[in-house]
Amino acid sequence: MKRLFSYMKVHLLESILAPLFKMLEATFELFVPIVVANMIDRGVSGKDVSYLIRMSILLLVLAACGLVFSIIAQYFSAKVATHTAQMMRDDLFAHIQTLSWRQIDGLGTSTLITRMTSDINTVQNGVNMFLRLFLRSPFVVFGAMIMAFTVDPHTAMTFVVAIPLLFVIVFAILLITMPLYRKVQKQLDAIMRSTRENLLGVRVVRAFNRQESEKKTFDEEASGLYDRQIFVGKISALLNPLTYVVINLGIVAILWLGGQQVYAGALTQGKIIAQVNYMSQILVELIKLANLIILLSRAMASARRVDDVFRVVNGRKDGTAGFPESETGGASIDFSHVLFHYEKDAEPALCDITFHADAGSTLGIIGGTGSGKSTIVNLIPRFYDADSGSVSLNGTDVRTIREKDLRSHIGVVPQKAVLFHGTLRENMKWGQKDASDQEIYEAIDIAQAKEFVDSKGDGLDLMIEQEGRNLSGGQKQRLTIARAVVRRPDILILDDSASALDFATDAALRKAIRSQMGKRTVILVSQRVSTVRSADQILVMDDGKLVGHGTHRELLNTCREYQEICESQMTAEEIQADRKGDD
Ligand SMILES: Nc1ncnc2c1ncn2[C@@H]1O[C@H](COP(=O)(O)OP(=O)(O)OP(=O)(O)O)[C@@H](O)[C@H]1O
Repeated sequence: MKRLFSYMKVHLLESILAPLFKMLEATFELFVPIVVANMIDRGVSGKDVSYLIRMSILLLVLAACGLVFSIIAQYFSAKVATHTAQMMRDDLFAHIQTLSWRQIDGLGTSTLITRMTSDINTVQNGVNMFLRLFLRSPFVVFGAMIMAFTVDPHTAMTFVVAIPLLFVIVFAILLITMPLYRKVQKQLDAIMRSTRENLLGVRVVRAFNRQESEKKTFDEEASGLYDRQIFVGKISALLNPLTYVVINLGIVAILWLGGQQVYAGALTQGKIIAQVNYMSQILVELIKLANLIILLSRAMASARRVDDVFRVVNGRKDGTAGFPESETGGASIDFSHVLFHYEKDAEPALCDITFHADAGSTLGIIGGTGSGKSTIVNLIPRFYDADSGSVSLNGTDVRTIREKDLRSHIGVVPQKAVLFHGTLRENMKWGQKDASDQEIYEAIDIAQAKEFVDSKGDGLDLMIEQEGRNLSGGQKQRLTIARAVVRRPDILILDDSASALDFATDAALRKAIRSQMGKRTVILVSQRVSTVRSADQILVMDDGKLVGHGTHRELLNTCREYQEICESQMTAEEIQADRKGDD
């Protein structure tokens, strides 16, 4: 909440003026029943037409003033609310960028999107309505009661009984419905999560003919939400009949008490009408107040959800050293007894990993699915930190190197090819901000993407749609490789990023990297023997453990797991030939 108020403080003046103008509007409303009473008592009873006309004009003036003040108040409150939401969204976005991969894994992408969008919208609505109503509604309720006393203290006693009774009804219903509304909000979250998952995976859903079962699951979730909303709606709906009963009983009491006084000549008919009008104003405001409280409770829950993300702080210290560049180019990599868990109580994803790769060498990493290959490479640019042991580049622990420097010397091509909406040139410049067109073309050439880029005819102005929808899987992969190559990094990591390429293109890519990129350390993560076989050193991973390392030939003769992988992908003759070394 503190954070919310600190945003609102930026518009302190507007935050004060909005409720004050709303109160001014209410003040004008409070005079209306008195004017109407006078119109009845003097204008109608005395048949004074000119008085009636003057009072009608006065009513119009009161309405116009009320309208002007209301518009001003709404302008201020909308300004504070929208700017508060904008600042909160900007800060939250910036904050999420600072979180570690582990923290983002823990929070989950769906919930971060919900918090950035629907939760902040709810906060915006809450701030808007709070500024407009938090002073106005109580002011009208108590103002109407005071005005009723000035009109006639005797009949006004009805208000003393009715108002507390109305408050009890409104707050009892709120007390019951507020926790239910919170549950509704949570259920809405779940529906949003499954909607997002389904829409993103719509092709997979169809490919596996899961439409019917997905529809059924969605139906169940949606009807659960429907039932809960209907239930809470029914309880909320009790608010109107109950408050109307109290108000109508109050009006009956006013008419009964007032009627006797009218007979006795102590009260006028106009004054009775004024009391009835005040009672109606109170009713309307109490209902507005109840709705405001519901909205505020939702807004507060949303603000807390946003705050929960702000409270996740990346305590990881950034290093202070620059990148330890080697004179020869590339960087040596050392893992020393590295242990790593994704979650505290889970099995380690990496267990006592120790190896050395020379600067400028090619390192292959092979192993079954889930064996820890990607995890190893993710520790090099510090996407994750080792729980124990160390990762060093050119002899310097990565934790001591400034993250920005570290990452600007490493080119990562992730397993999943991700491109962004924009031109090809813009996407390539993610690798190197100031890359020239020629440098970009060279990278595209190394990544074996030149042919298809040329065939599209737009050169570097080729428009790439959101997530690269207008490209094939293989084309996207080649462009993500080109994006990493543009940077001319010291370490180039290809994490299974040639999986959608045919064998010939995969081989041409590796050859081009070797011949055109100078001395760099290249890491090739793959499940294909053909991709890693010519590497200077191959690491064989099995269930988080390093079960073998050496060249293709050494491993064929020494590592059982590597032999099994080779046997599943090569003929016995090929294996035999490779063992002997006649490539
Ligand atoms: N973000 C994550 N949170 C929790 N566990 C994870 C996460 N990423 C990977 N794991 C687990 O860590 C282990 C190693 O995963 P990793 O991605 O390194 O395997 P891999 O060898 O690269 O597999 P593949 O070839 O299928 O990509 C697996 O058991 C996996 O389930």
